[in-house]
Amino acid sequence: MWARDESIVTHFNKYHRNPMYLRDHQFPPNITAVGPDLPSKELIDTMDVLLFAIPTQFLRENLTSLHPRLDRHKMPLMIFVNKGIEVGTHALTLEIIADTCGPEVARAATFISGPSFAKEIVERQPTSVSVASFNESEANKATILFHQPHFRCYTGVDPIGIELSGALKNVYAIAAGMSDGLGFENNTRAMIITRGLAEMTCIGTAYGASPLTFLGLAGVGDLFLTCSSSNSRNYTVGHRLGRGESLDTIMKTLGSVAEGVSTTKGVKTIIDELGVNAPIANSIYDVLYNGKETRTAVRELMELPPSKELELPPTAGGPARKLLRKLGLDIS
Ligand SMILES: NC(=O)c1ccc[n+]([C@@H]2O[C@H](COP(=O)([O-])OP(=O)(O)OC[C@H]3O[C@@H](n4cnc5c(N)ncnc54)[C@H](O)[C@@H]3O)[C@@H](O)[C@H]2O)c1
Ligand SMILES: O=P(O)(O)OC[C@H](O)CO
Repeated sequence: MWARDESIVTHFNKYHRNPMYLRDHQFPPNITAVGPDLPSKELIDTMDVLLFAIPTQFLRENLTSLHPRLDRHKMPLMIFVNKGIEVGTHALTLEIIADTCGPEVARAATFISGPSFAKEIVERQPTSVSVASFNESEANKATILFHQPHFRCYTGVDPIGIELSGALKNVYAIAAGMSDGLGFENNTRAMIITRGLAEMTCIGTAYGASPLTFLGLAGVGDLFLTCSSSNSRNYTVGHRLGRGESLDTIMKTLGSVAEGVSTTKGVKTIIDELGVNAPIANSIYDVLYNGKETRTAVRELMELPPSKELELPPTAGGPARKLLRKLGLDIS
């Protein structure tokens, strides 16, 4: 385990506990911490698998530093568990990997996503996730590595859809938390989850992902989890906004990453570029970045004219095609 703080490295190697996160968990003695510098090329050469749990906004800088230390002829299996969209570029992780490490590495990159609070995983509570890569054999390797009696891995075939699912659900978790924070109850939360799923599916379809992916663990599974639990950081941000706290105060005191806050910016750009109707995501953007009052956002959403329940946009898939081209996978 790489840690950027030397005191965590020392503490972890002595006690096999992380003093910052999951403090009560005793890690197995065969896990060693290294840091604060990035692991050396020599150390990386000995690794079969690299698992990246770096928040999306910091991934590019870390992969840029790491790339020269990777041996092209002996690439480890690279697994990514972050759930977000990069601010400024609105890039998915696949694109960040392609930009920093090259298309070959991105094609083999494997993504794990799904309803999986870290605390419950380390307690070995029954959990399931999706595992997806453009390179099926890499996804199968990751599945074999992680699949255990308390942790089921289902192999997905749509890494773009899996990535979008993980990023988008965080925006709707903010909406659900906000609704609960405002004092609304079960009907409203169910509405947000269901209409959120409809929006996610429309955005994903217009992007070029498979609509079916959003019905999987990474989609509705994680959406349901994070929209209905105060253990979710994204839900908590929304809840505190609904209770009247400012975003600034919340971000200064949260003590942990809520990917949805930054990801909402990328989602807004994607929605606007694709012309997708996603009123909940637009409202969350306005609450976070345009100073819209939470109650006003709810009233405006409820006063929208009636519309068809589900109307998928055409699957033009421009962004996905552009990404596939970048990865050297566009065979059309
Ligand atoms: N916690 C969960 O239950 C969970 C589950 C699945 C996926 N994820 C995803 O994993 C990613 C990380 O989330 P988390 O729960 O570990 O967040 P966290 O807030 O608990 O921890 C953030 C981690 O990122 C590190 N970090 C901060 N700035 C960094 C930088 N510039 N370079 C490298 N590392 C940096 C911090 O040291 C810390 O270890 C997110 O994308 C999240 O959505 C989290
Ligand atoms: O705490 P959150 O909102 O980042 O959610 C964590 C994971 O994404 C749950 O699957």
